Amino acid sequence: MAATMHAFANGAELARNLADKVAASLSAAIDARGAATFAVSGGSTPKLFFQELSARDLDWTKVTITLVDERFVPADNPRSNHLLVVENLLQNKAKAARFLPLYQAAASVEDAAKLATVATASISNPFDVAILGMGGDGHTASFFPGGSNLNVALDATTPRGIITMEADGAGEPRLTFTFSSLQDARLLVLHIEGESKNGVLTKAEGAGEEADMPIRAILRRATSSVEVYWAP
Ligand SMILES: O=C1O[C@H](COP(=O)(O)O)[C@@H](O)[C@H](O)[C@H]1O
Repeated sequence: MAATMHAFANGAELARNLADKVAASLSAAIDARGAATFAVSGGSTPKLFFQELSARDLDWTKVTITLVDERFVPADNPRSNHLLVVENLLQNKAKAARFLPLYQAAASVEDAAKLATVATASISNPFDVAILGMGGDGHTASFFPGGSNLNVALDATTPRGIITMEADGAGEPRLTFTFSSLQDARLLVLHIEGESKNGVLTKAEGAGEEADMPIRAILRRATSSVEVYWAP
């Protein structure tokens, strides 16, 4: 489905508008089904949006939050997406939400992926809201160019759940929801900031292999429309 661009003057304006949209979608899910599920990205981009959303008035006790991807590092590691969520989203009113981490203290990242798949099985079919980010290399979630499990991750027939990923650009081994888990979120957002990320998006929207810029899988094959939130 085609992507729709929502452009804002700056990051603060984007954070306010995206928080409005997500809060309304989570509230609508609670009204319709009694609960809401919400998958968020890590990295540097979502911080202000998380802070803004955490103060929104909705029944957070009925919201389950998880991550679209995570590094295989414990929750207190400064590089963990878990820590970013705890410090910025699970604050204020959103403290009442339930958080399901992807990291598991298992002997291997493969064991952690199996445990995380079981732990999140009931919430991703589909997610009410999924917020994706994008790296300068065109990765999204932990779908990295050259990733060890990239073909499996992007294959639409791979079941919903979490798999492992290792790649040169990824640092630690990763845990990531598969394409099939994310592509049909009722609200599917790509949140990017900066002129250079806009340039990466333009390139990704052009011709080329998905494996070179894995965000293309979402842009080309997601069954939900992709709402792009961007600010310079
Ligand atoms: O590795 C990651 O990076 C992407 C993008 O992060 P950013 O710092 O450029 O905003 C993020 O979406 C993903 O969740 C994270 O694990």
